[in-house]
Amino acid sequence: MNLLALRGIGHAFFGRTVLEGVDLAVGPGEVVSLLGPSGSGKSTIAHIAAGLIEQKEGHVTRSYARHAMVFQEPRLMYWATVEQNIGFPLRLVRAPRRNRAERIEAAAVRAGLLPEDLDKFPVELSGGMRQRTAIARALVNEPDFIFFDEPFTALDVALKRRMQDLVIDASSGGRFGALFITHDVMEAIRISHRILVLAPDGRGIAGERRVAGEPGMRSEEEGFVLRQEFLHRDPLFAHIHEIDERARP
Ligand SMILES: Nc1ncnc2c1ncn2[C@@H]1O[C@H](COP(=O)(O)OP(=O)(O)OP(=O)(O)O)[C@@H](O)[C@H]1O
Repeated sequence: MNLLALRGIGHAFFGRTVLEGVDLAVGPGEVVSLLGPSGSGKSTIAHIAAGLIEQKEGHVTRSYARHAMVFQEPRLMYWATVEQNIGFPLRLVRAPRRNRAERIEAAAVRAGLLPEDLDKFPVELSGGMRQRTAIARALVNEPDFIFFDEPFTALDVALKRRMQDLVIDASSGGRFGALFITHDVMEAIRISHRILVLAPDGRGIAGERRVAGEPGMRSEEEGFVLRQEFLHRDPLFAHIHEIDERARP
């Protein structure tokens, strides 16, 4: 059974159609990337799938127990410490107080934070540490599904790779299913089991490619070769341009 299934999703903003006939499914422990050019409707799909906005057409079936979201901006509470930010989902679900600190620390460690970072405020953190905090907050309640909406687009290349490795480690062993929105082909290849390519105008999923092997177990060379093949020889990727104009100075 799928953890998440979208059937015939259509949406419009102010009468302008942005999505039509979008079908996709994510199985347990599966990381699926959704690739598409800027403005093709990727974030709208993630928001509909997560229940943040209601679609105009189609059905969403969620069979997971708990989901979390990681956005491009970390969206931290600036008045609260790292510990309080990470622990926020536990407060929301009124998790038992006795082991909250332990769970927060475990999530922080999984996200590559140090125990001494827990008392800091977001203003004292680098961009990478803020995104680590957002990832720890997503992991703290042991979700079985995570939506990632271009979480690393704004980060520099080296940091982006470290963050991708974090997600690969955290998801290993099928700990959660995920829908990972990106416009970066290499990121999709590194992180996911399957890549869905959205049609340029959001009119459905143009096609999909399965990435052989497990994320984290593929060599750099395999990833590079696959990227070249996708971008230069595979017609499915003809409308994918990896440059995000928002990231340009
Ligand atoms: N709240 C909104 N109100 C009106 N139009 C919107 C709204 N959100 C998105 N849109 C429009 O819907 C279309 C799809 O936007 P969306 O953000 O889903 O695309 P995207 O593929 O995620 O783009 P990007 O990669 O640039 O984030 C765009 O034309 C956008 O301008």
